[in-house]
Amino acid sequence: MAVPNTFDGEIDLGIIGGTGLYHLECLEKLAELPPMETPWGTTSSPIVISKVAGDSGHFHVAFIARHGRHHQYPPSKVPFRANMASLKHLKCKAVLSFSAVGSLQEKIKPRDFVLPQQIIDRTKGIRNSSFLNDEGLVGHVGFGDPFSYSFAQYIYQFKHLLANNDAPDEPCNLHFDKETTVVCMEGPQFSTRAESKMYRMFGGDVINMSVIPEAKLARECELPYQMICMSTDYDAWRDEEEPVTVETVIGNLSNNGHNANLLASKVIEEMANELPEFMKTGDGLRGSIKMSISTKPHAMSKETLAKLNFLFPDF
Ligand SMILES: CSC[C@H]1O[C@H](OP(=O)(O)O)[C@H](O)[C@@H]1O
Ligand SMILES: Nc1ncnc2[nH]cnc12
Repeated sequence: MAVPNTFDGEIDLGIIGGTGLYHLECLEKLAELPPMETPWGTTSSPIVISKVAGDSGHFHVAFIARHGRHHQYPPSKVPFRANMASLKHLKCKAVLSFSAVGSLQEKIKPRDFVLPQQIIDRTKGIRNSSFLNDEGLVGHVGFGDPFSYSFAQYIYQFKHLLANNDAPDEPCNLHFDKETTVVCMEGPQFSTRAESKMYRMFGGDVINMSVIPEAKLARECELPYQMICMSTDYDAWRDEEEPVTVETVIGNLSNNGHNANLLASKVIEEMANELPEFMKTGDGLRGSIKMSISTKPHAMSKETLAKLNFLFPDF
């Protein structure tokens, strides 16, 4: 059905879908905004505004496909800044992100989900990973706890929903504790066996190619951010097994997509019933940007101020 290409209502939650998750079936489309042009480039996909199907409709979600609708953007070339800037510009109160990951731990089985709380950055410095790294605009945000613990707890209350698995005697689990760590590598090639073993020694639990810079940019936008990692494989550390291939990943995407829909629809329904505290208050991040920017406002160019105003209209 054709929908408008503009939307006047308030938007509550931003969702970024990853590999295999280009839309959420549990959502009813209200509008489709064309890819948004921002001071940091154009978003990777149109932005679909939706509500939960069958819901009364006052809670709105903006959905972006990280790699584009046709998976055109490799992990190193995703327009991460445009994607996050657009969600902030639309006044989302939090960002929920989905990612297909490899497991670095036996107990995290393919098709299990994980709510990481820590990140080890193994990207190679070739991604634009900041809004505050220009001559004329210098800022340093805290990143010690890169995810929103409140948001993760909120999602974790629905862990029982992940009952569905291709192997019925093995239910899917949702793993969550304060130490759970996602390693982010550059890619696009998968890791060698030696690297995979090293990441385990580092304390990594899962691995992907996209949480950096997404999490950093969310923090610079003062947005509570949580990634739901959906395990597809055991990476390359198990000597007796074949290292990960894209076929293995693809083999688990549909089951993971099903569970992502179950979880997302419940989270959104609950948020629509009552907005969680961390979305009302900003999870302790609101106003932090003013303290983080070192450059004196009177020394900022008009262009710099316009960029900042795109993200923070009250700056
Ligand atoms: C096709 S496997 C590697 C690919 O999958 C993950 O994508 P996303 O995080 O967008 O779900 C991983 O980060 C890699 O980009
Ligand atoms: N093993 C792996 N390494 C990096 N990214 C992944 N995404 C899914 N599986 C992955």
